[in-house]
Amino acid sequence: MAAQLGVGEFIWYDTGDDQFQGEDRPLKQSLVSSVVPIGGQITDRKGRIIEFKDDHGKKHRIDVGTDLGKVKIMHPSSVKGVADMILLGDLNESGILRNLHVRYKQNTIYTYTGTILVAVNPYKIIPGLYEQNQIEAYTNKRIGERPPHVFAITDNAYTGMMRNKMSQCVVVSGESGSGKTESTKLMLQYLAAASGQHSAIEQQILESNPILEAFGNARTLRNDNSSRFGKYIDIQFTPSGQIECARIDEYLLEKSPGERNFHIFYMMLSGISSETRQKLGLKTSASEYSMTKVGANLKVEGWNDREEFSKVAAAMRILNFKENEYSRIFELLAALLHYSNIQLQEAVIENNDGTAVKNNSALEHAARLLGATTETLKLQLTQQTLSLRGETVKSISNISKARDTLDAFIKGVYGRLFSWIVDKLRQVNSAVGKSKKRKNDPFGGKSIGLLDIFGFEKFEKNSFEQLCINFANEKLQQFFVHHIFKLEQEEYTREGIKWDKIAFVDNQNILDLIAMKPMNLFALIDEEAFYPRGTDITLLEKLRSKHQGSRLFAASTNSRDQLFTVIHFAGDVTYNTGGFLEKNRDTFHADSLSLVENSNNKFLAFLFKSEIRAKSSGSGNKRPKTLLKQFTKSMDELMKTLTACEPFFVRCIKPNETKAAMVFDRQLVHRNEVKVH
Ligand SMILES: Nc1ncnc2c1ncn2[C@@H]1O[C@H](COP(=O)(O)OP(=O)(O)OP(=O)(O)O)[C@@H](O)[C@H]1O
Repeated sequence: MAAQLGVGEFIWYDTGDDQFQGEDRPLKQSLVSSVVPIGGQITDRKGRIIEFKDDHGKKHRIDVGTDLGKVKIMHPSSVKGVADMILLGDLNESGILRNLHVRYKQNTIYTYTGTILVAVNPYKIIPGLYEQNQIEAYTNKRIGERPPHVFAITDNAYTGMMRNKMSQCVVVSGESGSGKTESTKLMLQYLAAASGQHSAIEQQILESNPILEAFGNARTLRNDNSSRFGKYIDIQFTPSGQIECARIDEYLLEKSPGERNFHIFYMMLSGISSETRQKLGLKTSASEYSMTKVGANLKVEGWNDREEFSKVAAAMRILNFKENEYSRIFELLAALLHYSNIQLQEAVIENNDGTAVKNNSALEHAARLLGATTETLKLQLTQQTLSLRGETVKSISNISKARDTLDAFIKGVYGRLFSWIVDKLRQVNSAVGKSKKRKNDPFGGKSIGLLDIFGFEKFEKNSFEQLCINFANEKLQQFFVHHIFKLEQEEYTREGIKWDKIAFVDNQNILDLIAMKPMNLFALIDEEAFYPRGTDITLLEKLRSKHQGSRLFAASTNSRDQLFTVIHFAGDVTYNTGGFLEKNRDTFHADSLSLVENSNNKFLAFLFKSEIRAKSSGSGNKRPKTLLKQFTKSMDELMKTLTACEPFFVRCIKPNETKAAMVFDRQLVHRNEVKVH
C-alpha cells in the first residue's frame, strides 16, 4: 500500500488516541471511542516520509516505514462525500463523520442514511433553502430524487398518508440546540403549503408556535431558545389532503430553567403598556425580581423582548384568547414575579426555628394579585398543616422549608398555567375547520404527527429530569431499532433471503431496568417517595441493594454521594439522587392548595380545579400520582400513537458548543451522531 501513498491521495489517519483507556471496562461497554481516524490529503512525500493535511487543516508527517498501520487509503466515495451515507464505501464512524463534515463545509446541512434525514445545524440562514420554490421542487418527489432536505421527508410523509391512507409520524431527535424545533417549524410550514388552499387553521397552527415558545422556552447555556418541554403536534387532514385540525400534547415541562427564566417574563416586563404595568405594580427591569434575575445574562443576543411580546400578544388575539383570559394570564405572571420577591427571615417561634415574612410591597402586590390576604400568604409560607391519623396539626416551617414552599408554589402555578395554555391551543386548533365525523370512511382522521422531544442528556450533574428524558430516549431508540429491523426483514423477504438470523441490538434490558420489570428503578423511586422515612439517601441504598448485580447499573457505596450510574444505549450517565423524591412527588403543599381554593382570583382557582375537586371529594388523601407515573403513562400513550403510524426520522446534530456558524467540532458530532447508526 505504501506505494499508493502519493501526493494528492486521500487517506484515513488513525491517531490511536483513546481517551477511555484505563477506565472501568464494564462501564465502557456502550460507549464509543472518542477518537476515530481522521481524513486527510497527502501534500508531500519524500521516500518513506509523507506529509499530509488533515480535515481540520492540521499538518502531520509520518514515516510509512514504521507507521504504515496508521494509514489507510480513503474510498473514493468519501473524498467528496455522498448524499446518502448508505453509499459510502467506508461506512464506519470515520466515514460518516467526514461525510457530514465535507458536506457541511459546502453549506449542505442535510444528508440521508437511507430514509433517515441527518440535519447539521448551520447556525445561520442559508439563502434560498426554504423558499417557496424549494417547497415546489420537493412536491411529489421520492426520497433521493432531489438533494436531501427536511421538505423531502415531510413531502414523503404527506404523500405516504394520501397514498396508503395511513397516519404518519416524524420523530425529530437530537440534543438541545441541535435544531429540532426549527425543523419542526419547517415541516409545519411545508404541510401548510402542501395542503394547498389556505385556511384559518393553518395560520392558527403556525401562530401557536410563538405562544408555546414564549411560555415553554428559555435561554440555556446550550441554546438561546431552548424548549423546556417535549411536544407532539398531530395534524389531521381531510380526505382530500387539507389540514383539518391539530392536537398538541406536551411532555414534562422543566420548571426551573437554568440561565434565564421562561421568555414570557422578560417579554412581559419589556412589552406591557404603562397602564397595565401600573395596575400590576411592575417595574421594567428583570433584575428587580428574584425569579428573573437568576443567571448571568438577562438579555439574549439578537432578541428583542419587547418585539417578541407584541408578536405573542398578536398571536393570542388571532387565536381567540379572550380579553379577560389575556389579562388573567399576565396578572398571574405578575403575581409570581412579586411573590418571588417576598422576603423570608429566620425567626424563633415558640422556641422553634421558624420563619418570618417581611411586610413589604412585594408581599402586598403578590397577595392582591393572587386574590388572597397578606396574612394568608404569611401563614402559607411559615407553617405547614399536616394530617396525622385523621387529625390536623400545624407545624412551624424553618427557613429552608419556607423557601421550598415558596419555590414549589411558583413552579406549581406556572406549570398549571402552561398546561392550561397548551390545552387552550389544543381546543382552538381542533375546533376550527373540524367537520362532521366521517364514520365508515377508511380515510377518516388520518394525520401526520411531528414529535419534537428532548434528546439524550448527559451533564456534569444529572438529576431526576435527566432520568426521565433519557428513559424517553430509550423508548424512542427501541421504536427506531424495531423500525429498522422491520425494514431489513422486508428487504430480505423481497430478496427471498431467510431472515430468522438477523441480529439486532435491542435495549429492552435497559427499559426493563428503568421501568418495566418488578422492582425497576421507577417503581423504587415511587415507593420511596411515600415511605414515611424515605429520603434521597435511603432511596440510593434501596436502588443499590436491589440492582447491584445488574450489568447495567452501579451505585456508589457511600450513600452520601447519592450517585448511581445507568448504562444507557448512548452511554453511561451518573445520576445524583438529591431532590429525586421531592421532584417525583410533585406535591403542591396542602396550605398552598387551600390558599388557591379560597382565593378571589377565580382563574387561579380554576387552574387547580382537579386538585380542589379531589380534595373536596375526599380522594385528596389518596396517594397523588407521582410525576413518574404521569410521565410513563404519557410515554406509553405516545408510543402507542407512534406505533400506529408509518415513521420517518430526522436526526438533528449540533456541530459545536458555541452556537457558531459553520464550525464543525468532530468530537461533539461523533458523540452524538454515532448513536443512530
Ligand atoms: N435549519 C436551520 N437554519 C438556520 N438556523 C438554524 C436551523 N436550525 C437551527 N438553527 C439555529 O439553532 C438554534 C437552536 O435550534 P432549535 O431551537 O431548533 O434547537 P432544539 O434542538 O429545538 O433545542 P432545545 O432542545 O433546546 O429546544 C435556533 O434558534 C437557530 O438559531
